[in-house]
Formats: sequence, C-alpha cells, structure tokens
Amino acid sequence: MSSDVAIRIEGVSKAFAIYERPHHRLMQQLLPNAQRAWYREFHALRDISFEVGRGETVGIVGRNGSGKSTLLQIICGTLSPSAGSADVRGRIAALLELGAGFNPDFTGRENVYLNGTVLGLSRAQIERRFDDIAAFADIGDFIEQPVKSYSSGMYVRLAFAVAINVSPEILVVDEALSVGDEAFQRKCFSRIQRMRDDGVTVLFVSHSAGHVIELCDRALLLDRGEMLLAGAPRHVIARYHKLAFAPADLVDAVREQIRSDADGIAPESASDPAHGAAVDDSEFDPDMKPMSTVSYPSRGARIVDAHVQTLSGRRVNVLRAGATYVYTYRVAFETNAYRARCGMLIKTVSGLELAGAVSATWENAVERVEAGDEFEARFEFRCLLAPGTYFLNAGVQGQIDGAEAYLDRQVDVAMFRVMPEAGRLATAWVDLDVRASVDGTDAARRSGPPPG
Ligand SMILES: Nc1ncnc2c1ncn2[C@@H]1O[C@H](COP(=O)(O)OP(=O)(O)OP(=O)(O)O)[C@@H](O)[C@H]1O
Repeated sequence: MSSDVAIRIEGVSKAFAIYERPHHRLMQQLLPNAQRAWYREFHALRDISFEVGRGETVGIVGRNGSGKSTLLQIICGTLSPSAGSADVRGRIAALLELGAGFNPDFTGRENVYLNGTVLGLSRAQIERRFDDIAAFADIGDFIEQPVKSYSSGMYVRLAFAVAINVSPEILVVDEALSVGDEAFQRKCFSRIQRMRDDGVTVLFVSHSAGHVIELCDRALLLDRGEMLLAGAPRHVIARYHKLAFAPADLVDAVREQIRSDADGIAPESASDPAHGAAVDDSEFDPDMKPMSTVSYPSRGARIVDAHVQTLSGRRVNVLRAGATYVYTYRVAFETNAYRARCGMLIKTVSGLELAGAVSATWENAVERVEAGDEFEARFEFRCLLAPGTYFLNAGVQGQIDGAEAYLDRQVDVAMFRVMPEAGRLATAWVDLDVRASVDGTDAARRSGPPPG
C-alpha cells in the first residue's frame, strides 16, 4: 500500500448469521457440520472497495441500515470482514457508537487512562494530556463518577475529548456526535476541521448533508450494503437525498439511476465546473443581521440556522452577482407531520417579493415525518440580482386537520447583500441575463468610452 494511502478497503463483504429462533444458534454450535445450516446469511456489506488518502476527509452517507457502522467497525478492527481486506496505516482513534470503548463501572478519569492506553499512549503521556481532555469534555465533577451514571451527552463529550487528544493519524467519527448539544457539536466540528488542516485523515459518517459538505473532501454513498457512488460531497449528497426521499416504489429506479451516474460522471473534485471557482470572493459579514425577524408560532416544527452558503459550504452573506449559492436551513420536527415541504422567499428591503420556491409540489411532499426527524432544506440559486440588500423567509408547511398550514414560518430570518459589479448592464432588481444589441454600424462605433 502506497504511503499516500491511509485506508485501503478491498472487496470487503460482511455477512451476519440470522437465526430465526434462539435455539437455532445452539443447534448450529452443536452441529456445525450438519447438512442443514440453522441460520440464513444477511449481507450487511457487499464487495466494497475504496481508498482514503492520507490527510483526506471522507464522508460516508446512506439510509438507515445501509452498512455505514458495519464498515467503520471493520476499518477500526472491532469487526472482521467475511471477505476482502481492510488495511489501515496509522494510529486510529474512533468515536463509534455510544458505549464502545468505555467500561461502565470505571470513573471518567479511569476510562480516560484505559482508553488512552488502548490507543497506544503511555501513562505519562496520558497524565500530560489529562487536563486538556477534562477541559474539552467539560463535564465538571462527573469525571470522578462511574460512566454508567453519565447522560449520553456527557458520554460523547468524554469519548470525543479522548479521541482527539491521543494525537491520532486517523480519526473515525460515527453519528455519535449528534448526541451532544449544539454548542458542543460546533466545538467538535471546529476541532475536526483543525485536525484536518493539520493533516489528520478523517472518516466521517453522518446523516447531515451540511456537515458532510462543510467538512469533507469526498463522500461515499452506501445503500443496502453496496457502495453506489463516490465523489464530490455536494454531488453525492444530492443523490443521497434523492434516494432517501424516494417513494418506496421508486427506490430501485433511483438506485439504478445513481449507479449509472457513478459509472459515468462522478466528479471527484469539490469544485463545480458549471459554476466556476469565482464564488470564493464572496464574504461573511458578521455584523449583518436582520433586525426585523418575525417567528410565527410553531405548530410542531422548528426552523433553525437559516443562512446562505457557497457550493463548497462556506457561510456567506456578501454575494457576487451571477455566482451560485445555497440558501439552507434545518427543520426539527417536534411532532409527527404529514405532507411536509419547505419553502423560501427572497424580498427587497421594502418587502417586494422577488423570488420564491418550494421543495416539492403538494402531491410530492414528504408523506410522513416522525417527531424527532430533521430536514435539511437546501435551495440552490443563481444570484441574478442587482447590487443591494435582500431578505429571506423560510417556511415549512404540512397538513393539519386535512388542510395545508405552516408548521413553522420565519420572516426575514436571514439577509444578504449583493456586491456591485464593474460594467454591469442590467438595470432594476432581477438580471435576466439579457443579450442586448443595437442595430446600425454607426451606433456600434459610437459606443464605448469617449475618445481622448
Ligand atoms: N450483529 C449483527 N447481526 C445481524 N445483523 C446486523 C448486525 N449488525 C448490523 N446488522 C445489520 O446490518 C445492516 C447494516 O447495519 P449498520 O448498523 O452498519 O447500518 P448503518 O448504515 O450504520 O445504519 P444507521 O444509519 O441506522 O446507523 C442492518 O440491516 C443491520 O440490521
């Protein structure tokens, strides 16, 4: 394996034995060579191959049960593959499912020592890092209590604090992070970002499109144990969403479409040639905050973190005319919802409604959403607007008592400014990319700067 490769997965398959009845397991153990097998095989992973380069950050996405955790466990060596090989080069620290790696009867402090030792640190090295670990975890006196008394959030805090403080060369993070509160999640992500900048290889499983786009150089889409696609995060996420929200009778067709897409165009680079790299001169002005935000009473859903970002996931509010951006927000559902869909609206300072869109028609809205589910609404748009200041609305609609109603609605939830552009020919608010010409050679000759 070349020294540029941190993880190489080659033809990995994993089959689990499924026993219909408890005594079948015993029968299989007692009669392993009998003609009849007492179990059926379930393939959680099928023939997966990919490499992760040293210093690369790769996101793994997929629907529930697609095999993500199984794959991470194989990479971390806590599960062995039924076929194929997983080669890992470098000290690996993993934050897998809650509960892995800690002894519930030991205190937080004891578990830090236990975990640190398992990850290859000497006692003296752990002693030197203990204060940093405790400070990052920030769980106060609980560090001296047995971890079985911890809340799941405290557990994650400590596990993460250990994982990032053992100087890993490879960091593997499962969904576990979503257990912490938002402030802690933010702290973790900025630390992961720093580690990534320092050259640590990061493998990251998440259901959050925003996190994958924000953090990863590349993304992999797993489905029913197969790797359907690998490529630029935004490209992969768009297809993952298509699959995740496909009605049951269309899932197979969408899978095939994604697979054929993967055989053809799966851009490996995060840049999008259609839109160019020029969006990078857009900026974020922290002082630009709307003072006119109105939140309507929530009816079972809550819109959070509405903002505009570049295609590569950078938060911006000073935009360049003609470039492409994403207006995005999350919706947390507090009760079950039916026929849910999200909407956006761009307005001028005086409230003139310039452009709006919804995520689906009413007929194609998400049929049923469970309490606790989260949406990430994304509206990709070209900024075809005159220089000036604009406000954004966000709304999520659903069916209440048979009629469509707002489950949450926020007016003027975000704002942005469009930068003036040299040589702009369009007038008024919207630039329709008009191709203007003037007939007559004399007129053509007289246009342009005055002579002299
Ligand atoms: N020990 C096991 N025995 C039998 N089946 C298993 C076992 N572990 C996992 N599976 C099955 O393998 C499939 C893949 O599971 P895995 O946990 O890897 O999925 P995942 O993509 O991480 O899902 P999620 O997003 O829900 O966490 C699932 O159908 C799961 O039920």
